[in-house]
Amino acid sequence: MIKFDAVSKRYPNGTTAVDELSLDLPEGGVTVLVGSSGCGKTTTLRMVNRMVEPTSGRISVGGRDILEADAAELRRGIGYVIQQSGLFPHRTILDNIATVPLLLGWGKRKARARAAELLELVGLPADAGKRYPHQLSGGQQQRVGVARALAADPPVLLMDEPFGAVDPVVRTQLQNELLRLQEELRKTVVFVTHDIDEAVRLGDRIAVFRTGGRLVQCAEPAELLARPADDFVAGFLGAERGLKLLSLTTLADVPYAPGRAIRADEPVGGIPRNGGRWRLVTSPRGEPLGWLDTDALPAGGTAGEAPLEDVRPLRDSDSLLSALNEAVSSPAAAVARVTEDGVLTGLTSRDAIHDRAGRSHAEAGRAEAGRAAATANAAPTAPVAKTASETAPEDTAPGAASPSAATERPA
Ligand SMILES: Nc1ncnc2c1ncn2[C@@H]1O[C@H](COP(=O)(O)OP(=O)(O)OP(=O)(O)O)[C@@H](O)[C@H]1O
Repeated sequence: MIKFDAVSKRYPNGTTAVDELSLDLPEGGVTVLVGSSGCGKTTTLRMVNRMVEPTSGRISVGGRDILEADAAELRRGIGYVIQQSGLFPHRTILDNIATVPLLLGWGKRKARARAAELLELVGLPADAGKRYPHQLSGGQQQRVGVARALAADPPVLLMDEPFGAVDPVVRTQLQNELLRLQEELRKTVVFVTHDIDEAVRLGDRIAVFRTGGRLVQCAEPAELLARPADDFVAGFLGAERGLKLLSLTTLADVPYAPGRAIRADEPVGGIPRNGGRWRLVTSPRGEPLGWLDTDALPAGGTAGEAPLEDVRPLRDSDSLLSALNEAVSSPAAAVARVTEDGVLTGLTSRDAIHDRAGRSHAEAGRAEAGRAAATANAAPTAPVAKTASETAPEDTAPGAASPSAATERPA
């Protein structure tokens, strides 16, 4: 754990970059520092590895006061990633990654073997190791920067706008990659960004700073979005706070009703007309293929040969925002739910999704009105419903997923 205890940094020119900061950063979690330009994020980050020395207060890493440690030794135990990757241009990628292990006296072979392992871990091909930094794209260089920071397996990783200079597509890839790595490595990460969406995506906790180096609020993303401490934080989170909240809420607790899907190899002549206009067609394995309009069936052939409207099946881990998006574009006004393997489990009506989304909004709205009565039980991710396998009637027709079943709530 990293602990800031009444830490301030004042520069000789009188600027207070960080003002009496007290903050605990949990071990194995990602804490994202956000705030307007010049509010002290980088200074805070750089105080952890003593690239900047605090004027007053105490910082400890793993219970040890960092001022008691040798600065060079401290830095070897803390990975550091910056925006422009900071790679040595005249060293190969492998040698760049091996920098810290070599400094630690690992020996060339062992250091290079570790570097090759990391190259794979960050998703780069083995032959990239022999290249030089300028022979890689910006996104690939950032991956190398992350690999280099991880080389000696430090428990702490400092990341200062590491994905700030790449395009949005690569940025999303790098974010996904970091989430995947973090799942495996569980480093204590301090991450600076200007991008609130990035903060919401990556952070286990988000610390919002304002000019003058003052911490305004530090909370989990959902709590921050639902209950911003003041107008400054609310303004910083932006007008789409409600949508961001939906992006954090998964479909896991939204019920679904089992539906009679039509297999792609069934002849259209045998399709009953009393099951609702839009029927979901699946592969023989049960994977949703598309929506079939029973008002416009072709004269012959199989369901799979008929024209189908697109379906984008959703898993429990998908967000309510994705579900809302799918629900508004689905001709059947329903979302197809699938297992991790992509096999249909059931349907959720547009109404059920609106209903769940509305509750997230209501929670955010309550916070906006500053109602202190909001309790932990009202958190948007709290489990709220049984699955429809417990609540829905048998044999609900696809396209007409029972709203009563799909919106049923436990007491
Ligand atoms: N060496 C320095 N001497 C004097 N003032 C400094 C120095 N380094 C930073 N500052 C000032 O301290 C304040 C905080 O700077 P810092 O770089 O920590 O902010 P930041 O939140 O990371 O900004 P940005 O988002 O623009 O990178 C700013 O007002 C900055 O001008």
